[in-house]
Amino acid sequence: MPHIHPKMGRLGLLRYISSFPTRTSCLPQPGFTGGPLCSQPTVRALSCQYRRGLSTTAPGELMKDLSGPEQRRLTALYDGLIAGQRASLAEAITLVETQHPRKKELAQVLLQRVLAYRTEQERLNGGRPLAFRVGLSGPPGAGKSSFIEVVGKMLTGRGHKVSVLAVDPSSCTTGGSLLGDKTRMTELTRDMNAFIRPSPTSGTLGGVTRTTNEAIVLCEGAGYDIVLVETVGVGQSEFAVADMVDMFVLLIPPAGGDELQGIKRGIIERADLVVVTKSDGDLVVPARRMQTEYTSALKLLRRQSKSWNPKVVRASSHSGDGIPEVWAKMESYRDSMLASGELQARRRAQQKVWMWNLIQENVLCYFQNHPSVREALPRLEEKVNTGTISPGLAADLLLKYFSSSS
Ligand SMILES: Nc1nc2c(ncn2[C@@H]2O[C@H](COP(=O)(O)OP(=O)(O)OP(=O)(O)O)[C@@H](O)[C@H]2O)c(=O)[nH]1
Repeated sequence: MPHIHPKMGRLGLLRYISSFPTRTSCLPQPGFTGGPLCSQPTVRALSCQYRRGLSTTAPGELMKDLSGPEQRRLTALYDGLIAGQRASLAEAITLVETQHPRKKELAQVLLQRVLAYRTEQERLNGGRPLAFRVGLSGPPGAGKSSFIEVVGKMLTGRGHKVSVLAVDPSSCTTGGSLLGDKTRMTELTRDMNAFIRPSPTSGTLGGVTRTTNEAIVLCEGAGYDIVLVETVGVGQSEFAVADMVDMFVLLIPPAGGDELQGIKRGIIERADLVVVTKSDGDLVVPARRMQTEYTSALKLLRRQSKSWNPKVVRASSHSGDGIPEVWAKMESYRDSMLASGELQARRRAQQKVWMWNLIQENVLCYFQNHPSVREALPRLEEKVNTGTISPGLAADLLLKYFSSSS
């Protein structure tokens, strides 16, 4: 799906909106007032803050719009989160995942405070990010959870705090789960220096990626210096995850054939590191072959970074072979990218993508819920269905109704 270009004019934006398919999650909900993410007071406070040129370290402005109990609740949540309490972090993530309009606003105020805190911490850290965000993807059964469990345990053993967030595309459409149930990573779940959060079980992929982006901020605020974002190699979720992390790692099992099984070419291009999993016992030979194949495949791809060449490594979560070496490669990636400034630049670019994705989602909802659009939509959809008018004309008409009465 194309992205909105920041320089696109209003008409261009409206035309662009019309290219979207209708999403059921955006259909008018009872009591919907057309409001976007934040209520007017919150938006006002945020835009006031912006106009006055205040830095985000002054989120007190936003708190003033809240009732006394809301302020107390948010303060307790913020204090608990900053103190690294897992229960507060879990509650804060639940808050950002909510569909409840008022709670959504509270979540934005909390996020603003946590962002301000994190920005200050980063300033004290010489402008270097406090946490390392790693995305991990691979086909079902590639060995992702076994790998995360082993790497996670190794890292907590070295004094790191590790959080694991999941983006599960299947949970968006079916409520089911490709990433398996909560029994995955049993040891890491019990580790006090680890925090594991399964994917929300409802919402669109856009919604899930938004909340995952926000959950990353919350995890970092709670002192987790390594954030692992896991997804399964299905649909667009891998690309979404690649857009929210510092490093993107592809896990592939040693396949029997010569084909690069079930792996999208586009996603190989995004990989900073490919790990051939299960490299033990009888699987060592096919794992070596996969390593050679992928190394050749990567050589043909355009380089994404000036300071890093994607690598292919082998590891076994069962025997532990190669696990410390994989982590060493990840650290060396982070160090090179930090030293060249590319990591920071990537984060800045991601912030923009995130913002435009949010705008995309909210503008589309706003459009679809606009009274004139709602009134005309069934009739025009029917005419498009029967071929009476072209989709282009229907879109133009809807945009005209929208713009003439908004
Ligand atoms: N031989 C071997 N088997 C492994 C290794 N890692 C995982 N497996 C096996 O591969 C299967 C899938 O492992 P998981 O870690 O659940 O894989 P996953 O990618 O998280 O799977 P999904 O949750 O389905 O996405 C299990 O039967 C594991 O025991 C390994 O290092 N060596």
